Amino acid sequence: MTELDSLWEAIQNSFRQYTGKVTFDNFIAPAKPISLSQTRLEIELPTPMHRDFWNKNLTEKLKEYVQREVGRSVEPIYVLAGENQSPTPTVSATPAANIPLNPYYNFETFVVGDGNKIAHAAALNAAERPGYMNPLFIYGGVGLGKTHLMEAIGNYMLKINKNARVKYVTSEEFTNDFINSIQKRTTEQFREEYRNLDLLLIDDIQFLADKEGTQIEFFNTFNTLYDQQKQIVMTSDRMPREIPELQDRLVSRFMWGMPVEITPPDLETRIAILRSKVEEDHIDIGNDTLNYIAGQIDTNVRELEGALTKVQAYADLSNEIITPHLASRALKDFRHSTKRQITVADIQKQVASFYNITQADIIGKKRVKQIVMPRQIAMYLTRELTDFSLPKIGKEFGGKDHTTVLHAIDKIEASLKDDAKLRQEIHKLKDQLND
Ligand SMILES: Nc1ncnc2c1ncn2[C@@H]1O[C@H](COP(=O)(O)OP(=O)(O)OP(=O)(O)O)[C@@H](O)[C@H]1O
Repeated sequence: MTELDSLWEAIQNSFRQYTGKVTFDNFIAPAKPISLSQTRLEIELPTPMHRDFWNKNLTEKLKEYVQREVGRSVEPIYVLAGENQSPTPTVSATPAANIPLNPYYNFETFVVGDGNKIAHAAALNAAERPGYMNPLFIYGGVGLGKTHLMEAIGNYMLKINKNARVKYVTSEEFTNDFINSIQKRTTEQFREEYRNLDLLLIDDIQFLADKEGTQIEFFNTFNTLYDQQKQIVMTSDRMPREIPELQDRLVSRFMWGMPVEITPPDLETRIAILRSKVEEDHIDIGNDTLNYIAGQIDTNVRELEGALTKVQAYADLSNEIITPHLASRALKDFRHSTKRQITVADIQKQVASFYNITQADIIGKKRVKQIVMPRQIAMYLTRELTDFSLPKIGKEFGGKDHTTVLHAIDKIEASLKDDAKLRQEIHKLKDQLND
């Protein structure tokens, strides 16, 4: 039995216990494992609906099971039956580079609307004229299409030239690759691999935040590629200067090109995204139902797609026709269970705008009263609304010590007892964040 076979058997056993029989028989049993690399597990699914269902409902558990079985974090890639024969373009010759791009993440499947049109235009420009606007830095909230656009650039480039050296990694994978190369004394190979690319795509660059050694290595990689006019694309959940503990020279380099923001889609764009999905997957759902779903989920495209899948699965399992009424039943629990997780960046931004200061002020070191109080409120809310430890909160607030965080929380808690205005403000902030 290969490593992949035994891993798959263990995963299936775990899912058997986790899900009901109907879900297992309909969604899990038909899945087939294709390959396992250091960072990705490729799985073949029979229909787009299965892919959606896995994407939205099973991915987190799957990652958890894989981590438990093989002791490392692996990203699942879902391919449809028949697609895996003409795989996703793989890139440079060295093994660690063989991380496939998701073939679905291309410009054709990306719906352009008000919140993403500048990012889309910039991405298309980077694909058509690599190196011209360098680097491209795409930032914005969770599930808004940053990875989709970034990989679309890679897929576009590989379509024009299948020999293009394209590499996609998350900043965590970059860090791991770098650490492994130090351990195995293969830094030369690591450098050769990363510095001889036509396109480097780095996802979630904010996770370089406190990794000093990796930042130095990335700085050198960046410079080499930049000097050769090779395109670099990064995504992040926030602007470069708002990433705590990112060296100034990196912040300034990340600003050289054009940082572009993606904001949540408006109603029309959400409807268009749903329409394009159902057309692609040949699903029969009326516009009234799509309008209803788009009206319910308004901040995150991943959740929007998840809602659509949930409605389809609900109709399938109950053997009913899809109507707005059925959608409302199917989404009843879903709205609560998938409520967007609040991030530290959300809290910092919300508090900053509430008190008319900037997010940089919140994570900075200025000790003026107008800033200190909001900073303490933001720390307090982070403790309340996330499960971050005190040291982790400190890190997210510009590398402060955990005792500073504790002091801030104590201070706000004490003030709340007899300051009605503060109580009201915090109540309002919580409402806005939970909205
Ligand atoms: N404008 C769009 N048109 C079509 N699909 C979209 C659009 N925006 C997002 N999506 C889809 O939404 C899902 C989430 O997108 P993606 O993973 O790119 O988000 P992200 O911003 O990188 O999120 P995260 O911050 O969690 O990494 C994907 O399935 C993607 O295809």
